[in-house]
Formats: sequence, C-alpha cells, structure tokens
Amino acid sequence: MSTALDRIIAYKHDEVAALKQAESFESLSRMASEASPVRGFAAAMDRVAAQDENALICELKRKSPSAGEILPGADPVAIATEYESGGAACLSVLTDGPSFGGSLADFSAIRSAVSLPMLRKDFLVDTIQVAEARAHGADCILVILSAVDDVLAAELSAAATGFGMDVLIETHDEAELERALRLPSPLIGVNNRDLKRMVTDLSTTERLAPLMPPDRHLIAESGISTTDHIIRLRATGARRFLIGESLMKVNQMRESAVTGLRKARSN
Ligand SMILES: O=P(O)(O)OC[C@@H](O)[C@@H](O)c1c[nH]c2ccccc12
Repeated sequence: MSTALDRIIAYKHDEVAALKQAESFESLSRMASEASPVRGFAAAMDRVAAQDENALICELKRKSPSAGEILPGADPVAIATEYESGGAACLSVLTDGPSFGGSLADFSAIRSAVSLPMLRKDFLVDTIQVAEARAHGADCILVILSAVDDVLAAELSAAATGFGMDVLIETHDEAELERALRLPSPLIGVNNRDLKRMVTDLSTTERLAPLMPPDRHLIAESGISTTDHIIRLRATGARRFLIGESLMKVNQMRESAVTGLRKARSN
C-alpha cells in the first residue's frame, strides 16, 4: 500500500528533476557561497538548554496531510516575528508546496525579517536540494531516515556540513535511531508522528530517549501543544522541542504562548 510519504517522495523526485533542468549543483553552490552567513542552529539551542529552559524550534506550517488547513491566509513573516519575540531558539519553515503549502519564497522572506537560525523543512532526496537550501539562507537541513537510505543520508549530511550548515536527523523508532547514531550529526529528532500511518504519540520520545547517548541531543518533534506535554517530555531529559501546528493555531498572544512553553518546567 502506498502511504502519504511514498507519494511525497515520488513528487520530490519530479521536483528534483525540474530543478536540475534549471540549475546545476555547481551554480547553486556558487549562490550558496554568496548567501548570508550561516547562523548557528545547534548553538542557539545549546544556549537556551544551558539555562535549563526549553529550546523551541517553532515551525511555520500552513497545512499538512494529517491536519489539513492549519491557518489559511497566514502571514508567515508576522508569525515568525512573534515566535522570535516570544523567545524561540530557532525556526523551522516548511518549504514543500503540494502537501504543506510552503515555499522557498516564504523561507527567504522570513529569513530577511528575523535573526533566528532557520531549518529548511522539506523532504530531501538529492544533494542539489541541500545546495538550494543554503542558497536561500538555510542554517540547517532535515534528513528524514524513513525517507532515505543510509548512503543518501550520509551524502545529504556531508553536503550540508560542507556548506557549514547543521543537520537534524529525524528518527521514529529504534531501528532508525540506530541508523542515526552511525551518522556524525549531534542533532537527533524523534518524530512522535508516524509519517506512514499519520498517528502521533508522545510516548515515542519516552521510548527512545533512554537510548540516546550523552553526546547527542534529542529534539522531541510533533504533537506538542501544552506546557504539560513539555513537562512530560522534559522528564525524559529532552530540552529541545519542535512545535508547529499548535503554535500556528494560537490566534492571540502567540508570543506569550511561546514564552510559556520555553519556561515550562515542573516545580
Ligand atoms: O505540527 P506539530 O505536530 O507540532 O509537528 C511539527 C513538526 O514536528 C512536524 O511538522 C514534522 C516533523 N517531521 C516532519 C517531516 C516532514 C514534514 C513535517 C514534519
């Protein structure tokens, strides 16, 4: 049975083919070398976690296969600015169009309006997309292990590191975590959402956190909407969190919602 993820990966290969018609890795690498300097993505989270606060990667996401329309007509620059003043450590911007309503144009507009480090959130299946990410100013890329094999994961990581970017390796189960530990990046995401079945369960982080070696940083991803969720996940040792839908849907006082999640801890 083909899953939503299979369909996304299929059209990503079409997008890459079209990109290769228009640009080469070399031409995008030249643009990347002229892009604005990399902002340390991992370092920004480290600074927040060092204060024992919660390092939040706040995400800009217009719609998704699991949630449908999240905030039609959203002004991503205005929301990113609210995330920044609320105390987000970093931003994540979906650049996938068909399934998530995002674009690289959104990404560039946000990057010139805020000074936070930014993750290009997309389904990467070719190193040319890594060069494209840096050419648009990305500071970090996502490598989704359920979407790529080990060889491609290593190539994407090496390309990103070559451009000076950080790499977030996304896992969802024990087998993927084992694969992640064979890659050099210290940033390992645990996606609470199963991208194949589209179900979200915070116990995924609770199950995998004890398996994380001390030299790697766990980023708990997806399904986080309350300070209670943060407190529950902090109990696993997690200090880094990726939050999208629930913060997009806050329609008043988004800044204080971000601040509340950043400060959440049990007393
Ligand atoms: O909106 P949520 O449930 O807070 O989740 C954010 C983020 O973790 C989620 O968007 C995500 C995690 N991994 C992905 C991979 C592709 C697309 C999206 C994602």
